[in-house]
Amino acid sequence: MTPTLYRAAFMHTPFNAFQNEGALHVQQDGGLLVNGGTILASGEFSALRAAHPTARVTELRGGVLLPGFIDTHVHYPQVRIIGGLGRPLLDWLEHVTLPEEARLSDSAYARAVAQDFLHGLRCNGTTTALVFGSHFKGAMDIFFEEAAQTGLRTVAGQVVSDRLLRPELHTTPELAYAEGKALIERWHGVGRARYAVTPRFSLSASEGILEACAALMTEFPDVHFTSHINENVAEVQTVRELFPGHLDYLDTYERAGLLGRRGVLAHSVHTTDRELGQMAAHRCSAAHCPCSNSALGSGLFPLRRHLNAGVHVALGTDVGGGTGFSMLKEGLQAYFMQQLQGRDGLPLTPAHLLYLSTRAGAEALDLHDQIGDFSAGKAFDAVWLRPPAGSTLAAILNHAGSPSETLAALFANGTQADVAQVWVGGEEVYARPADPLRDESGKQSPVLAS
Ligand SMILES: Nc1nc2[nH]cnc2c(=O)[nH]1
Ligand SMILES: [Zn+2]
Repeated sequence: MTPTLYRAAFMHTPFNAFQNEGALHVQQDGGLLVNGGTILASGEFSALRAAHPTARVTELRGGVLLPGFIDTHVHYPQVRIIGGLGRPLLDWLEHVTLPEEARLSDSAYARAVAQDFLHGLRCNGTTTALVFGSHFKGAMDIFFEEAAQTGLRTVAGQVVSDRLLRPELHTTPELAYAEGKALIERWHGVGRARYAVTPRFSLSASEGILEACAALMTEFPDVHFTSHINENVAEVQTVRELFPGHLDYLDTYERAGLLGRRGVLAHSVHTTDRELGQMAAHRCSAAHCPCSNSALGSGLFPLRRHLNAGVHVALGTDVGGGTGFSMLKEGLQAYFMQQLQGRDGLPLTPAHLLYLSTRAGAEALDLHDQIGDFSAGKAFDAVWLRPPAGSTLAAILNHAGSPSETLAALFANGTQADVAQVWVGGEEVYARPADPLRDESGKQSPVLAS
């Protein structure tokens, strides 16, 4: 196969930006030589062109090419309820979220929601996501089928709970184990899909169901684990009352044997020092969801405390508690929330924001040998940000004084409208329609049609 040489201004963070001052790598006139979906060489365009004169050149000049975004916490059944503002977590779950999640028992509805959800990811440049699934096994089979159609990388699992939600969302430890096993055997490692064992949160889980989750992880040791932790003070207090013999929230997962290198705990806003020490000891990650934490009034994420304790942190949109799929917006909100914490906050640079929204996610998912940056050997998962002519962002980028300023402007101003093209494993998974009032299939915007 003839390799393709992509010519673009590109930026990536092949190293941890919290540990390495030189983590941001920039090529103003860069080249990425790609064959069979894998980056063979990464560097200056002119040098790569000279070394590979027969490669087919794809011109991506104008705009900036970044590694595909990696969202480490996002809920598939919640795409249609984004924007339910004005309620704290438990109230929002009861009145907004769980009624919608119950609708996914209908297969046709679940398929339509899966399509909306996956479209939301790819048109925002997200190429890999750790997806909180549905409570219904049928809706998960549908999700994995639809994800395979789009070509996105997904790590996803059926959500399990057996108390305090609503009866139609409850399962039993036996059924949770049986359905989880069937889903893992059918989907884990098939194409770009992977499985994550997913108890919703300890508030809605008996010890029996956490044990069923642990049994799956013992039987299938390379699957992932994800759940929520320490998001909201009322939630934390309820978990304390439901698990009186446990030390704290983390202990409910820890004692069940659920924590490890492939564990991702979402939110972690009200986490104690003991919990941070144990999260680091188990090498699990925190998914920071700043838009959701702001929208639900959950609190200010203690980033500095996590990093000082040695806990790895990545970024999640938490759709639909969060406000959308854009990892640019999520990065900006992460920056804001550190700014608001004064001396306790960690001032985030543009390099930090790029790292958090790409490579840090790959590390959280233990996939950093395959994705997360543009080093040779990685898959070509990429997002080409090219603001429309006449947009404010185009004006800013035309006058940016340095790559760091360009990156800051992308996070401060970039939206879905700036995403021109997206690839996963070298395959195009999204191209911006020429007419912004029509989607890729030519269908007109419903606001105009009605
Ligand atoms: N943000 C958020 N927190 C949760 N805790 C338990 N379920 C959820 C959910 O759907 N969203
Ligand atoms: Zn969540």
